[in-house]
Amino acid sequence: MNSSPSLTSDGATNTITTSNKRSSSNLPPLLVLRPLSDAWSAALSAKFTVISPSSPLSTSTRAALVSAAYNKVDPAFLDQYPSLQCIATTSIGVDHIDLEECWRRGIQVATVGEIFTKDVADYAVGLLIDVSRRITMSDRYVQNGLWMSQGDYPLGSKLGGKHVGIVGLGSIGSAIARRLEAFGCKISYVSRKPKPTVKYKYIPNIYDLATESDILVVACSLTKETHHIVNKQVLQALGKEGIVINIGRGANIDEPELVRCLVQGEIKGAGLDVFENEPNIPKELFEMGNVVLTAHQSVFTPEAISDIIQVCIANFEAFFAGKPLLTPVVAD
Ligand SMILES: O=C(O)[C@H](O)CO
Repeated sequence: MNSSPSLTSDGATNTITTSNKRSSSNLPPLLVLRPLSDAWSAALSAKFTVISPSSPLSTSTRAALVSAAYNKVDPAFLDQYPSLQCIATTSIGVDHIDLEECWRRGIQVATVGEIFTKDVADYAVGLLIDVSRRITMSDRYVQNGLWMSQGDYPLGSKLGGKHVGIVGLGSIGSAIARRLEAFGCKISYVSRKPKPTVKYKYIPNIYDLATESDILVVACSLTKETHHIVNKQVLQALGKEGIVINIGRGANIDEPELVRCLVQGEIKGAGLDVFENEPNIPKELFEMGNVVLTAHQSVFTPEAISDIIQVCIANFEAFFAGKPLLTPVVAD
């Protein structure tokens, strides 16, 4: 390598290596789209022949791919690698992968499974407490020396007793619900179907959910159906005292509408870890005292990165051994 690495959020690096060494071993071929951190590199190259996009991928041997949420896997991409038969993404979201096209080509796809669930749920609750109790804003106030000159900072709102509407009660949404229940919140949810095993109130329509909620937490995946699921009407139904938290995907919310509602006081606040056009963020959000913004990092901790490596390797080993993937994406 010839330059110093900068870590990406999932622990790979942005460093461009100049020594794309091709192993001469018979280890199975694994296409990796970007240079790897030492931890990734050591773990993968012990078991696979790691191939960078600049090296040719044999068309006669079946190969696998490590992908990340920002690698678009569409027909044009797949056309370049006809021997690809397995993709493991370092994310739980799969909106970057054209699944129908993968299945049409017989390509298996795996995610990281549930390894992020608890961390994301913790983070969503953290954002919610931060926005409703105004912790970050109060911190800025104190750090800017305003307490002495301008007096006490305006009060935030209590979390206990609030109605929280969860958009998407999958494993992450359920983990958020359990945590918020412990804070004394009343939980309702919207999802494609009611979950027979949960005690939370199912509301089939997101407008009704927003109308009944003080806080909406977006925890669904991004699909055609959930694109802009939180739109102008939903935000208006949530109302002037409402707070939105998003740890799903930016495009689950109509972002220009969200910004407009925040600017015009049509909702009270927002805690956002994801945005429609990352890392570009509407500049109006920077000037607001009622938002907390973070850099799509709810899933990533050093502990989780080590788990990602392990689950990716386990999936590839299963694939090359002809066994079922451990954390496959299955068709609905
Ligand atoms: O989908 C995920 O796992 C996270 O959002 C990181 O991309």
